[in-house]
Amino acid sequence: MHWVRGLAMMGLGLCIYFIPLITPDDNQRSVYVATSMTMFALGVSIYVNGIRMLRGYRIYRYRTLLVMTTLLACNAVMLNMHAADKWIILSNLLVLVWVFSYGSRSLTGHGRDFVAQVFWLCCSLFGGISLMLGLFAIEVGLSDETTLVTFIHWPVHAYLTTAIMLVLTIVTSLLLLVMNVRTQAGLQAIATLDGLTGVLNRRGLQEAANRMQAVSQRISLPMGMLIIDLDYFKKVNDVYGHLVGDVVLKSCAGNIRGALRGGDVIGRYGGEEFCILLPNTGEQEAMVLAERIRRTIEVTPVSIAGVESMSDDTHAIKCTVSVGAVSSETVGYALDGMFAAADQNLYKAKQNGRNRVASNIELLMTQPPATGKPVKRNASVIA
Ligand SMILES: Nc1nc2c(ncn2[C@@H]2O[C@H](COP(=O)(O)OP(=O)(O)OP(=O)(O)O)[C@@H](O)[C@H]2O)c(=O)[nH]1
Repeated sequence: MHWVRGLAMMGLGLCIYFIPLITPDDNQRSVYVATSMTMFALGVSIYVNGIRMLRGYRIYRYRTLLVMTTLLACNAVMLNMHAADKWIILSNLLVLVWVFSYGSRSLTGHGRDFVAQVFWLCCSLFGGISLMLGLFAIEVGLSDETTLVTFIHWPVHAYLTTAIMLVLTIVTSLLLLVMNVRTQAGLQAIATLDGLTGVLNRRGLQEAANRMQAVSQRISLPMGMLIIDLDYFKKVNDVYGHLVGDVVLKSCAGNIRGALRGGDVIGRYGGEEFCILLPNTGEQEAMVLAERIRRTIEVTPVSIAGVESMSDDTHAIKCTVSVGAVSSETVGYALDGMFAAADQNLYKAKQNGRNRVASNIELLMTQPPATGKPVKRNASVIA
């Protein structure tokens, strides 16, 4: 935890800064001030590097080394030469301006997300401090006084620095909290969402099904389930390629999602199969919803105009789906039984010609082909 070490180092520097206030020995003041500022600069460098580490940026090792060498060499020479206190303060302030300004520049976040905004806050803070220090350095440089006796604002400086450290601590903690929450959410999403379509993956679906089943059974409400399978999807892949196949899958997932009600859950059950969980839904209602989805997919050709590798005269692909519907009313609440029954009904819909819905209570024939024969090929090109 570099940022904590950095803050601790700044705190130590601050304590040393306070010593001349309580010591009667005026001669040692310049030594305390030089030491305090050196430690403060080191603290800021470590803090900045700590934040950079958290953000996954490269660490500034050599810059930190350069800052420290400059400060130490500068202070050693001046203290040895018994230079006027004013010049010791001036040189230290200038190095602090440098440290704070490079800190502000290096903390700049990429992008416009919340974490980046917090980084911008840090940057503004550091920028403000370096401006304040710069003005103070000019004041010290222009003053006629040569000793630290006139350095009467010490308590004010000390309180100001304490306030700065507090703000830095709060900002960093906030940042860590946000990053932690985001990491957790990101990991959860990776574990339960399907990368291609954005709907739940098999694991997420199983978890959602377990929850819905438990609640439905406890309050004795029916639970419905649909398994939707794209018809002749292999042909889409064979004719247009997997890239187009992926676009079709994504688009169909979006269309199905659009046809659902609030509270319904969609997940990818297999390659080109989706499963829908329907709370408080009996089999008749599940059939109505399944028919709505079937119709939506049928009348919404998937646009592939922008897909690379497609010729300009191919604009869209028509798709159809077969749906197996089931509800706890007919097969009970056991999830394995529901999945198996929905699968069986899907098989029934496929056997009966595809592009249709089947359930345990009836087989809903939708738009049988004019010839009466099963649909052979559903992936057609609209030029
Ligand atoms: N592009 C793409 N294809 C996939 C993906 N997952 C599975 N598939 C393909 O989906 C096809 C499924 O083919 P089949 O199981 O024969 O089913 P079908 O051609 O749709 O035929 P029916 O279901 O009987 O109507 C296979 O060619 C798989 O390679 C995927 O993520 N992307």
